[in-house]
Amino acid sequence: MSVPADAPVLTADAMRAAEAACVAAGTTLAELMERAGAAVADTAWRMAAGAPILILCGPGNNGGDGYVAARRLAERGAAVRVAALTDPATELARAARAAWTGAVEAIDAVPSGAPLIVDALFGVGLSRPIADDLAAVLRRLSGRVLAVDVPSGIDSDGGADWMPPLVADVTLALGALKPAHVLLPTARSCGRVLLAPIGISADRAMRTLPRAPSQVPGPAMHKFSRGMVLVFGGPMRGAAGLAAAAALRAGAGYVVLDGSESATLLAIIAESDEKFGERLGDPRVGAVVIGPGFPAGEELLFAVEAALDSGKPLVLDAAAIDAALPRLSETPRKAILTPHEGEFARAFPGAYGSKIDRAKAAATRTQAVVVYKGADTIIAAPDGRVAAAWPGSPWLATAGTGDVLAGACGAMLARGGDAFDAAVAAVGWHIARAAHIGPGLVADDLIRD
Ligand SMILES: NC(=O)C1=CN([C@@H]2O[C@H](COP(=O)(O)OP(=O)(O)OC[C@H]3O[C@@H](n4cnc5c(N)ncnc54)[C@H](OP(=O)(O)O)[C@@H]3O)[C@@H](O)[C@H]2O)[C@@H](O)CC1
Ligand SMILES: Nc1ncnc2c1ncn2[C@@H]1O[C@H](COP(=O)(O)OP(=O)(O)O)[C@@H](O)[C@H]1O
Ligand SMILES: [K+]
Repeated sequence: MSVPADAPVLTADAMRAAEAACVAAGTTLAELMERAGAAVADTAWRMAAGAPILILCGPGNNGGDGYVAARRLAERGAAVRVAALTDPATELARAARAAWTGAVEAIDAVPSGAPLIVDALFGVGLSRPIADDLAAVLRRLSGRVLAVDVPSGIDSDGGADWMPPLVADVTLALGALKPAHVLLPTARSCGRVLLAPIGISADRAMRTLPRAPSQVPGPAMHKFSRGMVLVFGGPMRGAAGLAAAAALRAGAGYVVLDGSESATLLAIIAESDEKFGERLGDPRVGAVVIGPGFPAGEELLFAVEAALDSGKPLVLDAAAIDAALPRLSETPRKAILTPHEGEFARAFPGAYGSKIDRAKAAATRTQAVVVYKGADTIIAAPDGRVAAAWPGSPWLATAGTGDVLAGACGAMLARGGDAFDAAVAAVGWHIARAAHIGPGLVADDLIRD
């Protein structure tokens, strides 16, 4: 499973707006469908490698893309069969079907599938789960599957968790990716997601994670200009130690960990708790990390209050998120919150919609960047920017990796740039490091050489 890096992600409404803008600029809808169908034909041609192709067409424009692809594949000499659910319901799809000169079979009459099945039944226009009898017919088909735009049967906005009867090996997203390609549970049914741009100019406020750039320090850099991070740990020392070491590994030049024991690297400056207040006033400190290994209680509340009062850029994890919530939006500040599913539900009860909608609402409410963790991590900024990190690295599903991410966020934030860009860079660093280590990863490996 994979998605293209740094690719736009659009909801169905945003897709329609982009399509309308494209039409207003002079491209016809028929031309857009022709480009979409041509891209589907190219991908199907490569996947089939000469084997027969069965194209399943639905009533809307997703089906229209299927008819265009059928015509283009037949022109190239491919062995193509077309099966339709019903007659086309849109003018564009009717025209596309009229231009297909071959036979059109009924879907329930197609016996058992084909080496390559092109699923052009429903795209972003699906308004309800598909009927059980159609789902049963589709589940009986066998063959590799190329889904056009989205696997048919899923809510492309990712709000509903309807699962598609045909799981795709490859999904060719048209114009932009859709939320369902990057959110669980639907992302697991999309296989490898490819993007066919088709000439639509997509708003890039929501996008997949960019490739993590390598950050080579310039000659003028020194330990403080690379970023100084203060990690405030509670009673569970290992977690704060992981965060502090991760901050160094992620590029911070100087890391101070309060408490003298359990510094995981000799390069970490371990200091006594009493110096914490003094350190908060140190102008060189570019970010403060609180939460790893720090359960809720008086001590945490005190530390969070002091950190908020300092006006420093903050990374808040776990119980520190709840402790800071009442005051977060009170004054403008740079802050990154890193809740996992349980912490998010506790901090933002009643949030609704897709994981993207919920992350955006939390970012607006707190005026902070929210890194809503999981295999389908979403990063949302208060100004509406969103980055989707699917599929990440499954080896991160182990204790302590969240502490490492908090430390990495601290390092990126301490450089002084934008908090959203810092969070995106930290998540990218975390995943790239995990992917490099792979099977058997434990959190400690992420902070080792
Ligand atoms: N945007 C772009 O720039 C471009 C978009 N393009 C393509 O257009 C696609 C979107 O097309 P679309 O809007 O026509 O909707 P689509 O997904 O084909 O389905 C709607 C039809 O299905 C029906 N229907 C719905 N739910 C149903 C159900 N459960 N069970 C049964 N029927 C159901 C619904 O009817 P109704 O809800 O009225 O019953 C309607 O007839 C998009 O994904 C991409 O492939 C490209 O061609 C070029 C550029
Ligand atoms: N199945 C998974 N696939 C990819 N990443 C995952 C998966 N499960 C967890 N992660 C990532 O691993 C980290 C776990 O963080 P968290 O749950 O806070 O762990 P801890 O509190 O033990 O440090 C997060 O960055 C999360 O996005
Ligand atoms: K489809």
